[in-house]
This record gives sequence, structure tokens and C-alpha cells, in this order.
Amino acid sequence: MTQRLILASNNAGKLKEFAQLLAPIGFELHPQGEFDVPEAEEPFGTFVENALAKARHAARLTGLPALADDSGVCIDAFKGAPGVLSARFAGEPKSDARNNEKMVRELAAHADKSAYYYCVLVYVRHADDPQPVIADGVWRGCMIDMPRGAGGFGYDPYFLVPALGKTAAELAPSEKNALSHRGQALRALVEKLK
Ligand SMILES: O=c1nc[nH]c2c1ncn2[C@H]1C[C@H](O)[C@@H](COP(=O)(O)OP(=O)(O)OP(=O)(O)O)O1
Ligand SMILES: [Mg+2]
Repeated sequence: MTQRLILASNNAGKLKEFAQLLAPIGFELHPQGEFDVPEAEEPFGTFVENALAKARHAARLTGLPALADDSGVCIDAFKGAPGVLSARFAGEPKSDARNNEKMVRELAAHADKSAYYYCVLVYVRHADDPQPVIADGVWRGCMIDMPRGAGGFGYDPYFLVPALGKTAAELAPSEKNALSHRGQALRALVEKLK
């Protein structure tokens, strides 16, 4: 049976990845924008708190189960920044282009380019679900200073996967999903829902 699920995100890149990841396992995914759910506040200092806030917000406004993703890139030389603030690294309104430009500019002074993507997913059956299902994933790589590739979103053109010699934006969508923080988190979440 297919189950309707709200994706508590307005990020088109995430939506594409989730649609591909969830299609084979019988979820009918609806982005919250379809239900006119506005962006939730993300005021917290941890990924999991922000993801829970987003999932509850979407579930409350739609009356349906909701899945939220809070994610970011954590750069070692920046002591884990931008991390939970990745989307707004260069301020408001959020802009991938300005975030990447700031990242490249500030990382130029550092020899260590290592970084990882982190993703936490929170699934709630309803807004007051006392047992949210939570899973996370980590994807290690390093940042480069010239963009490569046209796939993915966000920091992907600058996120090099050393074992492949390719950026995340140079991977096919299925390759990215097989390796990424989001793909790992989703597979772990699905195991917990079984
Ligand atoms: O696979 C990824 N490839 C590239 N960049 C990525 C990825 N995963 C997270 N990121 C970056 C994008 C954004 O700068 C931040 C997420 O911020 P985050 O608040 O979780 O998402 P968002 O505001 O874009 O959409 P929403 O909150 O509606 O889900 O990390
Ligand atoms: Mg956000």
C-alpha cells in the first residue's frame, strides 16, 4: 500500500533526491509546498532539533505524517562551521552562490580542506508524535576552490569525493544517493520503520 508522506522541505534539490530514494519503497511523497506550508523556523543549535521542528510544523499544518531533513557541511578548518548554519552561511536571504563564494574565500587561508556532509532525518506520524523516528548519515570529502559539475545542489560543485576524484555535482543522481549523508540516513530510517 502506498502511504502519503509530506516532505517538510522547500528545497528542490532535496525533493529530487528523496523522490528517487523513496519511489521504490511505496511512499507517495508530497512536498509541503503542495499544501502551502510555509518554511518553518530553524532557530536551534542542533540539526536534530531543527529537523524535529520542521517535521512537526508540516505535520501540524497538513494532518499527515511528515519527514524532515536538516543537513549541512561541516568543515574541519572552520571547527565544524557552517554546520547547522550552512543554508545561511552568507546571511539572508539564503543563497548557494554566496555561501560557496564565502566558503572558498575563507578556506583559502587554510591548508586542511577536509569536510563532511551531515544529515539528520526526523519522521513523525503526527505533530504530537511522542516517538519521532530519527536517523542520520555522514559523508566525508574535501572542499575545492573551483566548481565542478552541474548535478546536485548547494555545496556539491565544491565537495570532492576523494575516492572517486569527482565532486558530488559530477555524480549521477543514483551515485550520489548511494553514497551521500542523505541516502545513508534514509536507508537507516527506513530500517527503523519496518
Ligand atoms: O547533499 C547536499 N549537497 C549540497 N549541499 C547540501 C547537501 N545537503 C545539505 N546541503 C547544504 C545546503 C544548505 O546550505 C544546507 C541545508 O540547510 P537546511 O536548512 O537543511 O535546508 P534548506 O534550508 O535548504 O531547506 P529546508 O530547511 O526547507 O529543508 O546544507
Ligand atoms: Mg532550512
